[in-house]
Amino acid sequence: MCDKGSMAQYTRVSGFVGLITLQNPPVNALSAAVRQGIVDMVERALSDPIVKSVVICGQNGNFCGGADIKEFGTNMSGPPLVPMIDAIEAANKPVVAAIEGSALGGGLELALGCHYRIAHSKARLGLPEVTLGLLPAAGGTQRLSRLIGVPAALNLITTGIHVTAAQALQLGIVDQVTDHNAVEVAVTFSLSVAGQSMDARRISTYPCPLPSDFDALFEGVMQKVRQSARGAIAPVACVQAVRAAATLPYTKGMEREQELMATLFTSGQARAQQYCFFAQRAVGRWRMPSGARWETSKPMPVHKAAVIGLGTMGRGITVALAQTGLSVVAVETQEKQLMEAKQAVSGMLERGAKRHGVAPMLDRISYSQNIQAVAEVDLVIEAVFEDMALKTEVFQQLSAVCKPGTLLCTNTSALDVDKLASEMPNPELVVGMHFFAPAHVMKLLEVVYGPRSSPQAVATAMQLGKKMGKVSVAVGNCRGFVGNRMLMPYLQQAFFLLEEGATPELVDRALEEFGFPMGVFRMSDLSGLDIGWRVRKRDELVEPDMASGQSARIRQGSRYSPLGDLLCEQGRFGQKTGQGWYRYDKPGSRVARSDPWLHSFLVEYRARHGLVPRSIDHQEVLERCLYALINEGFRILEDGIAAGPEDIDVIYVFGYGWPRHRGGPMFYASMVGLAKILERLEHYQQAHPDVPYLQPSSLLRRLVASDSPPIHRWREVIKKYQSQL
Ligand SMILES: CCCCCCCCCCCCCC(=O)CC(=O)SCCNC(=O)CCNC(=O)[C@H](O)C(C)(C)COP(=O)(O)OP(=O)(O)OC[C@H]1O[C@@H](n2cnc3c(N)ncnc32)[C@H](O)[C@@H]1OP(=O)(O)O
Ligand SMILES: NC(=O)C1=CN([C@@H]2O[C@H](COP(=O)(O)OP(=O)(O)OC[C@H]3O[C@@H](n4cnc5c(N)ncnc54)[C@H](O)[C@@H]3O)[C@@H](O)[C@H]2O)C=CC1
Repeated sequence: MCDKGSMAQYTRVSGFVGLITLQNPPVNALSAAVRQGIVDMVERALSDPIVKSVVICGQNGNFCGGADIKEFGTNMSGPPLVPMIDAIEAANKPVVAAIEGSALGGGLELALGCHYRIAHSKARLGLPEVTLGLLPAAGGTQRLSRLIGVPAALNLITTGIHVTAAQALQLGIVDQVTDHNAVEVAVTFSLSVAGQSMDARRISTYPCPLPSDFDALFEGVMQKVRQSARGAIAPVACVQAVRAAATLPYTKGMEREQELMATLFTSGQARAQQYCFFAQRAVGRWRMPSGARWETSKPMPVHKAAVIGLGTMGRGITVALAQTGLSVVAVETQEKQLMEAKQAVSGMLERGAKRHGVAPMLDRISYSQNIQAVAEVDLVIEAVFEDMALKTEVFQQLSAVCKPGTLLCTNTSALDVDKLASEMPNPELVVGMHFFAPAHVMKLLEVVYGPRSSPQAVATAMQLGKKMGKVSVAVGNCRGFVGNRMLMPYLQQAFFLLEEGATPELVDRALEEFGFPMGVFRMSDLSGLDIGWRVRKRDELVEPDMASGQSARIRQGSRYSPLGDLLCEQGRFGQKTGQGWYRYDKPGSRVARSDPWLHSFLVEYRARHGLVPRSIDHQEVLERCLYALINEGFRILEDGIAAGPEDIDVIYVFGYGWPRHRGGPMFYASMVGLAKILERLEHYQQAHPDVPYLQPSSLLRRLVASDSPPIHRWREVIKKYQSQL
């Protein structure tokens, strides 16, 4: 017996079991139609006298990915989740959830309403609502706390982590884990408990186990959560909801859960985080200005890869490749570096393997000092010093050594990928793979294509990035690509603010209160001030052109702050030297302390240049630094370097610590209002006419003139703008 009409299919199996299968590919999200289907089919199963038990499962080996996120922000119709799940829990016949694939969010809440949960060993479970700016408001906070206790529930709900079936069994979330067909196991099991009372299986009736140090626990967790949330409100609301589970009867706890959800549901933060969810997926559907795109570009198979240069980046890239399961040839010319790299890579692999309970992939890597060793690889990632002549030489050697068709990738952070390609016999095989430090940890990868890169090369790098667990974004070739290019005006404004009267502490505090994990000066100290110094030297910015008679703070016709250069001249390179914008107890230590020397230095510097310090507030710091960065983002869109605002936002959220609850710089701009951004840029540009980065971009003006369309419609305006150029 079978009903295939709705998005929840009903079948009678084994004679007496009503099997309800959610059908909403690809993840069986609980759309209005699915919820209606479940309500109807549960009612049908419970009222059928032949049916003794019920099993709920998902189509195509996937239980349920939760509420349909696309429905949020629309006029949500259809039966609500809470009464639907309550009705399942109240059923007088056993209802068993057969969990394959994922049971996430509303999917797990549905399972928690069932009397038993049987999971396949490969299943993953979790309540990731917090990552969408929400909380599990279909009883998740109330039932999970009762089922597994407050500390474990807090961990799952405030972080949104997914747990494996084995972990879920250990925590008590599922009753059984099987390597066999979970639906068949659940059907057999449901018959074995048919006819029994389900009273003891209704989680909402359980008392919430209270830890003895209840108040201290919540206080500690709340403090930790507030600190790591960096202004995000959902994690805090999650703690409050679990606290309600621990202190209130179920129905009152549910009311509190709903109340907290109501605040989150309509918040700008939830919109921002849900935008990030879809943006992260949208960047995988890349397209190049030539028209080449992801659907039509077939990646080349990559089984064996090489890394050239085993410094900071090369080591991390080697680890990330080995962890993906590839064979890696790691080449380093300096013997001492090679020895150190071997040790460092082994250490990283061993620590990673221990964390994940797997074997380290040490035997996947072979080391060499000779570039000839890469002859048989499918793809090479070069990570030698940031020097065009050296990179060109290495690429020429690679072209001579590698088998035909090998993809040649550079991890340069800012050099011209197309220029490098143009020196090669097969420029179509050259792309940038710009990893972020530490490369085995950071999620972002910029895949940089030039006009000569073949779509196949881009597809291969994008696919490899995905396999490595990276969020890969395809971007065009320009100075600094997307991320570092936008960083330049941000850094520049921060320097100017110091000249005008701010301190590193003030600027950093404003940015950290905004939600960055580190302000610009603490971040610079961490990365090393010498990196930017080297770039500025190469750009011939460091030496003032005295002969021109211009001020020492004007270089190449624009305002320039030599503050960073002056620090480097003193050997203050940041954490590594124990002094930078802050001081550190010793070289390499991480705690940044205010430095009286730096403050006196700023006072003297301003006096020397006739700069009268003024009081600068957080608002100005944010506007100057962030709007200048956003303005460059619009220029990047205008130039076609990024295909859309989502690409920029994903790069900033995953690579530069932009707070996810603010959605990325371009989303943030859309929330602030484009007219306001334009007005403030014009204001600052008038005050600082010698700063080209403050000149509002034409695209921004165009968007404002087009009544500031919502962000999902910017691409239309960009396309029109570009076609008129
Ligand atoms: C006025 C005030 C009113 C206040 C009261 C408000 C009451 C509201 C009641 C709502 C109560 C509900 C509470 C609740 O429990 C909420 C939720 O359940 S939120 C959803 C939680 N679930 C998730 O976060 C899971 C998200 N999905 C994933 O993590 C992954 O997709 C998954 C692991 C499931 C699969 O990964 P993978 O195989 O890698 O596939 P993709 O990620 O690429 O996804 C494929 C495709 O599917 C889309 N998609 C995935 N999940 C969902 C979803 N839940 N809803 C909609 N669409 C989803 C995804 O976007 C991909 O499609 P693209 O087109 O590529 O974007
Ligand atoms: N350090 C960072 O945070 C980031 C750096 N990058 C880029 O990655 C590249 C490497 O940077 P780092 O790892 O920081 O440099 P590094 O200075 O730590 O390491 C470079 C390594 O390359 C080796 N090397 C030099 N010439 C070689 C050759 N011909 N063959 C083999 N090995 C050779 C050196 O001995 C050294 O071990 C640069 O292009 C840099 O701009 C990109 C993203 C972030």
